[in-house]
Amino acid sequence: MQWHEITIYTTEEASEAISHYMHELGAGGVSIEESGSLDRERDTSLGQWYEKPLNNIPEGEAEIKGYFSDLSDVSAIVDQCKTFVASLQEFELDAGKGTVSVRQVDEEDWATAWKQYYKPVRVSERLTIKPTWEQYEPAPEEIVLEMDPGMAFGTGTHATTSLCLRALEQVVQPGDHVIDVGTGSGILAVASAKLGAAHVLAIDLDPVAVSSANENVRLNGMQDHVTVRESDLLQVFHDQTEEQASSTLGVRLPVRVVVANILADIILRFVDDVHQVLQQDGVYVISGIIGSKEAEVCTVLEQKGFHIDDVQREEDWVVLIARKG
Ligand SMILES: C[S@@+](CC[C@H](N)C(=O)[O-])C[C@H]1O[C@@H](n2cnc3c(N)ncnc32)[C@H](O)[C@@H]1O
Repeated sequence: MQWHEITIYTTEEASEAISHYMHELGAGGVSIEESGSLDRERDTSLGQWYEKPLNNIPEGEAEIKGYFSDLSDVSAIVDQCKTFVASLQEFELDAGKGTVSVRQVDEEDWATAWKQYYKPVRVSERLTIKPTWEQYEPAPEEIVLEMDPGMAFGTGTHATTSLCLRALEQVVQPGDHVIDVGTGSGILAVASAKLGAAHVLAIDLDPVAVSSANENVRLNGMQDHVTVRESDLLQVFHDQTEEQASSTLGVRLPVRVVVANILADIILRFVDDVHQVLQQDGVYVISGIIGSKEAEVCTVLEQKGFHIDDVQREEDWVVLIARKG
């Protein structure tokens, strides 16, 4: 199979935002090459693993490649990328050269290349992500998430995912019913189930993510605790009674936890729906928010009846832990 490889030449500062955006546009995979990774101060307290890049990228710059199926409308995607790169100024992010180019590549060129960089990583007090092909001996209290993200977002190493995993470790209680909106590889759904949730509904718009999430649920033996559905946000609940939802989707409404790692603009579209499916005092874990959007998202959540209990930050990303008041 052939893929469109879209390359954006930018800065390290803007690389996370751009890679996240490419995932949102439906990239089957995104790679980021930066310079000077070894020289930079990195937090290794949780066993994070960093690789010296073999490239000639000058200090502070970065090359991001997104892979899109040959069925996608590549000229529309290139235009959207250009608009997004130009808009980064508004968020006070320097996009540097910001060039966008495209070429055709074979699947073998990239589909497995990233695997050499994906190693077991302890992301929180108890949660460790382990690629299925790696050997790893966990400590007795460790919870291991077996992952083969394939072409869906969610290896666990992206700041927005690890922020969510840490938040879920704080909030998920045994017996909870949980909804994971924008499940990607299913990593947050699997983590919630392994943290003791009675049932998790994992939702994604992208059929590739739905099949990847199903596969990861199976790899972790969580089939009785996680249901994966293709849906645009929470539309799957529209026209369903609570009884129907419980019998077809596995979760008992209203649920105690909703988690969503999606860009802020999408988060703002379904705050009312989340409020409706959450029980009183239920918790909404929201990630995918770039620093400059934090205030806007908090204001809307508070207007709609949520209290912000906690805010955690990593790199330029923010996770909010909100409570239905
Ligand atoms: C940033 S990824 C998060 C993946 C995973 N939950 C994680 O934390 O690593 C966002 C996911 O949201 C999905 N998504 C985007 N828009 C959506 C929508 N309108 N409805 C459902 N899922 C959506 C994308 O397909 C993608 O898998």
